[in-house]
Amino acid sequence: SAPELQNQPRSIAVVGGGIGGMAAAFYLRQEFGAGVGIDVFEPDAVGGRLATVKIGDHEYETGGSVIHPLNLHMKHFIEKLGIRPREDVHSKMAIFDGKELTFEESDWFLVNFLRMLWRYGFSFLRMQMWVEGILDKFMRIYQYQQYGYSFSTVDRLLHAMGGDSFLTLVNQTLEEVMMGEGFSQIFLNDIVAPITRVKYGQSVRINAFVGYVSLAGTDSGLWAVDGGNKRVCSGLLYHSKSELITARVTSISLKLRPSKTGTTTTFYEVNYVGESGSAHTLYDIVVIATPLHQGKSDITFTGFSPPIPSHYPGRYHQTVSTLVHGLLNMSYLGITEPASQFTVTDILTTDTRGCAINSLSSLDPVHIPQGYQQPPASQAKVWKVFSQQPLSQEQLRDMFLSWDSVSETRWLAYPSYRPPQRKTPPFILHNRLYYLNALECVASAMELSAMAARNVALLAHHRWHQQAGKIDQEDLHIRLRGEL
Ligand SMILES: Cc1cc2nc3c(=O)[nH]c(=O)nc-3n(C[C@H](O)[C@H](O)[C@H](O)COP(=O)(O)OP(=O)(O)OC[C@H]3O[C@@H](n4cnc5c(N)ncnc54)[C@H](O)[C@@H]3O)c2cc1C
Ligand SMILES: CC(C)=CCC/C(C)=C/CC/C(C)=C/CSC[C@H](N)C(=O)O
Repeated sequence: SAPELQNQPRSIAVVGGGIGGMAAAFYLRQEFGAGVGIDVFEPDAVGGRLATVKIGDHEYETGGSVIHPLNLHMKHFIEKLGIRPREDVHSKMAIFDGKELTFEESDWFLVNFLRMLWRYGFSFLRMQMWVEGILDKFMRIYQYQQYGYSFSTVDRLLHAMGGDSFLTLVNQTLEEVMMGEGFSQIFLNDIVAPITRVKYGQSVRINAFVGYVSLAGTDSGLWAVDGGNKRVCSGLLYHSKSELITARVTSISLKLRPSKTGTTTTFYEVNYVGESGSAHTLYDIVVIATPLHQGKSDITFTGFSPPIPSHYPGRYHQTVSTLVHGLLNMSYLGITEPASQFTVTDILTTDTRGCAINSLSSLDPVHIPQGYQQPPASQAKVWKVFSQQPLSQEQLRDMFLSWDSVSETRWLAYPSYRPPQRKTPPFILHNRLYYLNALECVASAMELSAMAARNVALLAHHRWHQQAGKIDQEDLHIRLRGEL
């Protein structure tokens, strides 16, 4: 029989074992039940861009590190998996212009408030209110997904959350939108640019939607997973009872097979290469959970009409994450006070020519041991430097008086966000072939991968069972008002 007429699909492939792929496995299991076989293909470490490195006796995050308190999917995962959030550690921010610190947060709320008021008027408060307003609309997606609604395109999903205003955010720069809201160029240069630089390694000319995500990423209450964020990925793999296939998918072909009833059935043949050579398997449904972009993955699609490209337009931005266990050179930051009194943990940078780094942060381990105390800057400790290019020995010598270990990870980290957004890639590549990372074209964050995973699992379910009423419904926020 045609697969659509069967009660359930027999087998599903998920390509990619990052948070998106593992969340997809979790939600696909939730939608399709225990009977379906789910295989997850991942050639490298489970976790993808969530990864840790070991320095001394401890592990440290080198990729995705912080989670927003209102990222409800990530919160739900750790509750379901019985994992705790990492213990909270003190953080304090400063801004560096390549020569000196132009702003240093105080331990006193009132002092920070008055300093900001003095320099920028009420811009700071207005920015927080602007971010909150967007967050209110962003949160609508949780209600839609709880009621089982899904969206066939990124534009429809964004529109359902925030109407035309969300589509405008994607197609204009953060600079344009904030200037339009009355924020000054000085405020953008001094405060907003350091935030977009630490979050996405890019300027205020990123799209305003990912700009908003950057600003939300400075809210209070950010958290991380005890033992490392990648634990969520291995936990979801286990919880979803999926099979991990340690292999790289090379191509996906459309196959037609005659069925007993005389009709033909379509399958997806997933071709892959693992340690024991190459092989292929047929699946009813396939979810691609890796960016289809140059340098990220190289999957060929054959037999599809219209053809599916291996790579969508647009490039990924390089962010190099360098973890140094060493002694900070205070004079690099233009600081004359004794290192023992320097308690800043996160140094953001302005968009100044000659400033080679995006940020410099004192890093705490993924698990905070009992009695742990952040070492002062006068002691050797772990620092994380984000830069677009790898750091030279000379740059390291400028920043550190001495070091005993350096660990460098070169990430093709997130898209280069340059609005206006070209047509966003589709969630639906073919009948039962889905593309989760389509959403990353507007913003990249763990929660967005999880959200896309749930959307794709719901889409796959509704399309299999021909439940069109749960796809692309308009005005959901009005129709569901008062439902929760
Ligand atoms: C330095 C850095 C800092 C960040 N900080 C934060 C943060 O603080 N908070 C936040 O929310 N987000 C952060 N992010 C973004 C966040 O990490 C990503 O949005 C998220 O992890 C993406 O998950 P994913 O599963 O969609 O993709 P990935 O994690 O990239 O997973 C895709 C997986 O697919 C695999 N793959 C590729 N090709 C194939 C193939 N052909 N066959 C099979 N498998 C394949 C890859 O090996 C990879 O494991 C950061 C990212 C970086 C790089
Ligand atoms: C999706 C929503 C509403 C919020 C996500 C907010 C968030 C946590 C954004 C961070 C995204 C990101 C790519 C951060 C990279 S740098 C993180 C850095 N290590 C830091 O600690 O600031």
